[in-house]
Amino acid sequence: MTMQIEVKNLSLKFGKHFALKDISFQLKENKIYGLIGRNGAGKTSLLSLLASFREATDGTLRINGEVPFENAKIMQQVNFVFNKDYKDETDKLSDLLEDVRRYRPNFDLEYANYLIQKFKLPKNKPLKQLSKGMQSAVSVTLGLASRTPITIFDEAYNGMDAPTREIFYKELLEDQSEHPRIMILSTHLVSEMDYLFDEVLIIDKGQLILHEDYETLVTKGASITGEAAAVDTFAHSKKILNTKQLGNTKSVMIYGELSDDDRKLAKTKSLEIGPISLQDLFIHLTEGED
Ligand SMILES: Nc1ncnc2c1ncn2[C@@H]1O[C@H](COP(=O)(O)OP(=O)(O)OP(=O)(O)O)[C@@H](O)[C@H]1O
Repeated sequence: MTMQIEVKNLSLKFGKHFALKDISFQLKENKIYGLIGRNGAGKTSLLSLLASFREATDGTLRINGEVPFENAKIMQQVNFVFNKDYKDETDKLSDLLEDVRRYRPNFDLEYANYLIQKFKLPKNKPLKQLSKGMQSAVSVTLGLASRTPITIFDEAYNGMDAPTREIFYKELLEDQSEHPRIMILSTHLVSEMDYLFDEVLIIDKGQLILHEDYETLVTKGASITGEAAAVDTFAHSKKILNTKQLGNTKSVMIYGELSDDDRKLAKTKSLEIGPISLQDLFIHLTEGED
């Protein structure tokens, strides 16, 4: 089943402060969506609206055409996975598996057990005795094995060490190819996770500043390096994200389509055009003064 998320002019206020302002986008395909933004940008606020943990102050949110808030049918199709703290939880993972099995209709116990083995998780220890990284692995195991049509991971992998995160990324990609769904991953680990994303949404100070296919996005960014005056001439009508200069050599990061004429001009002026990463784009698109 492919779910559809439609967000129109969505705002969320805490008192007088806009955590989200006038956000609009649509997610209509079973893809992996990366949601990135700086601290306090509004990622968790947005995801908690999608998961019906909160109600928007303004605007509309529809999932398969329906308002999800307090809508049991829709809420069952959405799984919000976060870095849950099990510090008071005396139940064991084996108990939790039974609970989740009851309320997640697509839950695959065999697959959950496979992940438990991969993450080397103890099933018969009280959850509160598990390390932070192991607790994160419990959350993502349940998130993946629930196979919910809309699965949201809000920094759920934060406590995991690098090798454990690698296992998660690999299993996520494999499971997504076999059981495609809408996956939304919010993260600060941009350079580590960018290869997972089909589409990227960047929010900055509560506003959606970019929603783009990942491949398109990284091909729109480029670094231009060469003799300073030639670089200036080339870049003067472009959106410049960052500038570096050493002696008479200058390098600028730009964002926007490069035409054939641009490429010809770069060649005649001996300018080097290089790629830039999503992390670079993210840093420079969101670095304006606060
Ligand atoms: N319960 C709350 N009450 C008041 N303000 C809140 C509340 N939750 C979030 N905010 C504010 O809303 C804004 C967005 O917060 P949010 O948690 O959505 O950001 P985030 O992008 O998830 O940040 P981080 O990357 O640091 O987790 C921030 O200014 C934050 O202080």
